[in-house]
Order: sequence, then C-alpha cells, then structure tokens
Amino acid sequence: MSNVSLTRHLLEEQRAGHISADLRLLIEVVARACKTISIAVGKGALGGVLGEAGTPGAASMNIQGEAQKKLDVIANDVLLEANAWGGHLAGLASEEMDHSMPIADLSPDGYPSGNYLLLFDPLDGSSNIDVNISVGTIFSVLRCPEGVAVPGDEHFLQPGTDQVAAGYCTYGPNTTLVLTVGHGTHAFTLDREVGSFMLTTHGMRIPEETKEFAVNMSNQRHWQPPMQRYIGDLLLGKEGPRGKDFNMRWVASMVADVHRILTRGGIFSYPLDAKCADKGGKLRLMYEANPMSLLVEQAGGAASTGRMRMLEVQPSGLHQRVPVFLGSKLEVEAAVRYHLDHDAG
Ligand SMILES: O=P(O)(O)OC[C@H]1O[C@](O)(COP(=O)(O)O)[C@@H](O)[C@@H]1O
Ligand SMILES: [Mg+2]
Ligand SMILES: [Mg+2]
Repeated sequence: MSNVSLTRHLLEEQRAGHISADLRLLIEVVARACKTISIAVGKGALGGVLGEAGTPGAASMNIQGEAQKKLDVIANDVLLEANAWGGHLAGLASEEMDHSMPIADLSPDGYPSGNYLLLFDPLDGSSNIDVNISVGTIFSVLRCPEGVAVPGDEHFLQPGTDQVAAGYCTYGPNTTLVLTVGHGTHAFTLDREVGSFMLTTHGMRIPEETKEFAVNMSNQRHWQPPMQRYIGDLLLGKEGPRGKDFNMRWVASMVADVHRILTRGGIFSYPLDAKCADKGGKLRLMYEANPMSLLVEQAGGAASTGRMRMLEVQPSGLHQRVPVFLGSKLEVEAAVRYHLDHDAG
C-alpha cells in the first residue's frame, strides 16, 4: 500500500510546476467536502438522508426540471459551505443551482476572491441513492478570465480543453477520489480510520480495446440510426461485423460506470435519443461530460459526442446537455465512425 496521501501528491504536483498553491488548496477543499458527503451517504436511512427533498406531494425541483433528492441538496450545501471562505475561488456553479454564484455572494464576510471557477455535480446517480448503489460527486476547475472579479455564467463557458483540474469521488463499497491536473489520472482511496485519501493507483490506463459496453438499453427504440447500427453490431457478437462477443454493464451512476471503465476498460455512452433530442442529450457538458472526458483522455482513452472531441465543444450554456461516448480509445473511434459514415450518407 502506498503511503502517499492526497496532500503529499498535490504538494509534489505543485513542486513540479503543474499546479499553483491556490489550486492545491482548492482541490483539498473539494476533497474534504467529499469526505463529508461520503459520511452522509454512508449513514443512509439512519441519517435520514434518503428520499426526496421538499415536502410530500411537493418535491423540490432543480433547473433541469428534475425532482431533487435530499442528498442532492445536502451534497450541494456541503460543497457551498466548504468553499464559502473563498481565497482560491472566484465563483462556482452546480447542477443544482440555476445560475453560477460569485464567491462574493457566497461569502459576504469579505473573503478575497481567487482565480478559479469550480463546477460540480454534487451528487451523481441520484436514482441510486435510495437503493444503496454507488453514487458520486463530479467536479471541474477552470481559470477565471483575467480582470473578471465577479464572474457571471458567461465566464464559465470555456471548452473542456481549458480545464486545469477535474475529478470525481465515488461513494461505494469504498470512497475513491480520481483526479487529474493534466498530468495523468490518479486514484486515491479514503482510509476511513485515518480520514485521509491515500494514493492507490498512480497513472490509471484504459486498455485501448474492449469487449464491454455501457448504455441504457431501454432507450434503444428512441436512438438515432447510427447508434441503432452500432449497438446492433455489438449485439451480433462473434458472428457479426465486429467479430467478438460483447458484455454489457449499466449502473446508471455515471461515476460508477466511468470508474469501471478507468479500471478495466469499456465504452460508456449516453447518445442522443428521441426523448432528449430537443435538449441536446441527457448528460451535462460542463460538470459531467467535460471532467470525465479529461480524466479519460489523461488515462489514454477517448471522449466524443459521436461527432467531435468532447473537450473541444464550445459551451453555450451552463447546463448544456450533450451526447456522450467515452472510454477505450479504439472502441470510441469505432462508435464515432458509425456516426460519421451515417452523416456522409
Ligand atoms: O436513468 P438513466 O436514463 O439510465 O440515466 C442514468 C444517468 O443519469 C445520471 O444519473 C445523471 O446524473 P444525476 O443523477 O446527477 O442527475 C448519470 O449519472 C447516469 O449515467
Ligand atoms: Mg450527474
Ligand atoms: Mg447530480
């Protein structure tokens, strides 16, 4: 077992010139918030954290029009509270908040504003909270544009290539933080007795090829023709054009599905379908697709919308949705080929 804590790892990244002291602090604050969320998730029914937020018959809704779970709200509050003292942050944005929040509004006591913007999905996999299946937190860090002291939504609309850090924490049988600052993707497991994240995988690598795909098959009839054809060919197995049998896994928590892919390979997809076409997709670009795409690319994988590299999408809205294909490089390239061939007629 490694004796490298997250703190030591971040100090080494700072000494190597990969991150500033402020960014190190910011990541430590997010990691501390994740520990608090992990404790709340772990208490389950005993902590009164299961079920819907709001009052019976009047569930509270977020900007996405989704009913909020108690833990969505708790996790969001934990992240806000942890970051309220500012210093390192200029503003933050969350799946659960209609608009971004400048740190000046969050911290009226007058802490100085910093240089970074933090975006997060405080609780990913909400439908799994009440059934004791892994959920998580996803986050992305951008630089606040020069000369902007009080950032608005428009300042967050930077492509994924501009992320200076990205990560997620899974709350499952163990609590694992997976992080990149653009120099590899590394995993830290929470030592619950000591209370520290310890480095457990340095330099995660996704195998280029895979025989495992992750998709919500119940949407099949709503998919567009290239997706129908792609998955159809996977299902034909050895006898089909792909020449091998594929296995399927779908946790319905993006963090857990991506964690499996970072650990042993695979392809994860949430394509455009007739149900979500008007919104542009199901998953959110800024705090789901982009951070996961950076982590996957840094581990040797690929991430695409099916038609272009995810990290190069120019965002047009804080809560913008996109189709997602990510994971083993050659398999993502295969999925993209089905889309491009279709478009080319
Ligand atoms: O219920 P579906 O359609 O399978 O969708 C599952 C997907 O939705 C999500 O739960 C969306 O995230 P939130 O729980 O943060 O809204 C992903 O984690 C997951 O991949
Ligand atoms: Mg999510
Ligand atoms: Mg969420």
